[in-house]
Amino acid sequence: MNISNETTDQEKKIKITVRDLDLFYGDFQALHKLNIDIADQEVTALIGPSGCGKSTFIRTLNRMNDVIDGVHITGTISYETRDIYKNYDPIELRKKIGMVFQKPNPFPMSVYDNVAYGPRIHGIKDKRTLDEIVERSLKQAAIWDEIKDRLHKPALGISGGQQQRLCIARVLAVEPDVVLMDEPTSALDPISTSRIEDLIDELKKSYTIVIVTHNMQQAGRISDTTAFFLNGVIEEVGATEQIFFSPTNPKTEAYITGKFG
Ligand SMILES: Nc1ncnc2c1ncn2[C@@H]1O[C@H](COP(=O)(O)OP(=O)(O)OP(=O)(O)O)[C@@H](O)[C@H]1O
Repeated sequence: MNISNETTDQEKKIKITVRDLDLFYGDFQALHKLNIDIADQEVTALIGPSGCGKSTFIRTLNRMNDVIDGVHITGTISYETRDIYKNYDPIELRKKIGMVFQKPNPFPMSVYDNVAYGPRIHGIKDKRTLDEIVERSLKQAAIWDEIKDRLHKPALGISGGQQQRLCIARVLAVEPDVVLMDEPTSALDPISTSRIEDLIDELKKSYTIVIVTHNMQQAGRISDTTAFFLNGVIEEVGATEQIFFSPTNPKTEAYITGKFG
């Protein structure tokens, strides 16, 4: 659990502001009037039982739901004061707000080409620049030492835990500001999980991180702020320590103490 003595809530720099967010899949309303401030250089964990809207919500933060037919959103999400649904090109937004998924999903190409993919799309062609980006990103994702002699081997040939760190490197290669992670360790063994948790702790020095996790111990270990979701509603959001040890909402307490979920 990360307890910062250095800043109070009032002093936190807010990176993303969500106000009265509703999301509908066709006629079905999956998110109800969500309000949350996501602080810079913190880890915000989204917890709650299956089907409560965590993945739907995290996908709204970089407009990943745009590609799903019939999705309709009202309310606002502002990233550094710009409304991301009115005032942002989705491609530009996803460069700033990257996403790591539950299952590692490297492209069927070499380790090097996976990391260079995004920078190349954004127009970087110079080999030396790409080499530098690949090395820096793999170092930041704490996988360089393991993989530096296999850069030109297929990414699908490395272990699942390495693939997930490679996917994190692929996101970091385009120099995002915010990293969204949707259950990034749920397909991994405990050692790989622990490496990713250490990595998240390191990354939050430079990035804002939002993570969906089913694992409450994980939320407790790595996050600064926790939001508890239930039936598409944020029932409670606050400092992780407060949510886990002195929740104000009886529903949060029931969930945290394992009475349902
Ligand atoms: N593409 C979709 N079309 C219609 N309904 C959807 C779609 N995706 C999710 N839902 C519904 O929206 C609600 C929230 O789902 P979501 O996947 O966001 O929950 P979750 O908290 O992430 O669940 P889990 O922890 O099981 O991944 C559920 O009722 C789900 O069935």
